[in-house]
Amino acid sequence: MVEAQEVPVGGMLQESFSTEIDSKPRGNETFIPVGEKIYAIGGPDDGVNLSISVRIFDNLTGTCNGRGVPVVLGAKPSPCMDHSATLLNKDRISIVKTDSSPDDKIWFLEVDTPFVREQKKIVGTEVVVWRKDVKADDSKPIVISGPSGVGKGTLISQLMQEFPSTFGFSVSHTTRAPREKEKDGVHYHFTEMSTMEKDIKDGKFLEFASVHGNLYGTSVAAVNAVKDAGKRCILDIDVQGARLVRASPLDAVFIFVCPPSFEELEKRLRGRGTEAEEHIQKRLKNAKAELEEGKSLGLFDYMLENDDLKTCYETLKKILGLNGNIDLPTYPSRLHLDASPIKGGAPRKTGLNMFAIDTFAENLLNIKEPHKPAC
Ligand SMILES: Nc1ncnc2c1ncn2[C@@H]1O[C@H](COP(=O)(O)OP(=O)(O)OP(=O)(O)O)[C@@H](O)[C@H]1O
Ligand SMILES: Nc1nc2c(ncn2[C@@H]2O[C@H](COP(=O)(O)O)[C@@H](O)[C@H]2O)c(=O)[nH]1
Repeated sequence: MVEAQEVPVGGMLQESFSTEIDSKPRGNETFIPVGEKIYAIGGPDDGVNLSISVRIFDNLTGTCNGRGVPVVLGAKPSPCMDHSATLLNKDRISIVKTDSSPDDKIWFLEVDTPFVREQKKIVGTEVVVWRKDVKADDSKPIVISGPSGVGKGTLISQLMQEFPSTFGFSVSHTTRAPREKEKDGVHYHFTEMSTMEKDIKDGKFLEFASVHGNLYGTSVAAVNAVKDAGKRCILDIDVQGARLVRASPLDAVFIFVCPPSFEELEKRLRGRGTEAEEHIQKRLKNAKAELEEGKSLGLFDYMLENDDLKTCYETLKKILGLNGNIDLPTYPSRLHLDASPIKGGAPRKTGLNMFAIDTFAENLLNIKEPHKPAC
């Protein structure tokens, strides 16, 4: 059900605010009540354009903390002369920019989604997230995360082999030493810490994180290279990186791969034979935290258990809408407006879609009375 609660500027709510500075509508500001708060969307009129800023008031007192300006995540819409705003599903506001081109017309401001709630806890203040109209899932970049040794690389290799024209791998940078068969520029851009730190300072990275004692990161250039090749980008990154991408303007599909059991994870990591014992121990320790984080609500769109590889790969293809597909380039993306939010559905998946649910994943997500958790 869609709840439309648009309140025109200059309406009743405006009068109920006690603080004069805060309560005055600025330019074409639209006031949307959401629970105990009012979101004021729109900005000061500079005489030509209006920005789309956000302020938050207390619905009862009409007051706000500080200037009422929340932490804003995601890419912000460009200014427009006029807009309308409607509350959807009690957790996001749709903004229609009346004087904008079709591909810049519809935006969503997440105000109380699980992801927003989680971010609020992290930053300790009000948070909102901008999302542009939803692209078809079948053209979005794919972020794959999961503990070391779970099989992310194996699944990605299979995908790239079967669909070489469809997918392109985002080649990360890392300060770790290359493994025997790894090639610079193919598996990773192997780099020095000082060089990578400088590039991070220069804003060349979409995300980066310290993982198992080394620095790893996705450069903007790596993602653009895949996009420019007309392919759908796959990022194999850890959970910290996934969290950063989730808060970035890159609108991706987030998949978390989990093992059938902790013992099996350990077996795979050892079986791969690429790490010394000390590093295996470190990766296993980190795996426990990553598996916990993986179930963090709102971060991942899909939870995929990699028990039997063939089954898992088929499920991955299903998630990516590939079953029965032929290998074709998918980018530049076929942008389309997903009408689901207007019909009352979520504009992006903030819930968790479960595939290949097995005992381990069930334990992980606590959706059933637990079998003894594997980790
Ligand atoms: N379903 C599976 N069953 C058994 N073995 C598997 C399965 N999937 C992957 N493996 C094996 O497990 C090992 C680890 O896989 P892989 O290197 O793909 O993990 P990864 O998640 O990419 O690890 P990392 O994050 O460290 O790069 C490999 O030897 C691989 O062949
Ligand atoms: N945050 C990022 N994590 C990354 C990136 N590239 C890889 N990774 C993750 O690191 C671990 C270890 O990888 P390994 O190749 O040393 O086994 C694994 O979980 C990867 O997903 C990155 O660019 N950013």
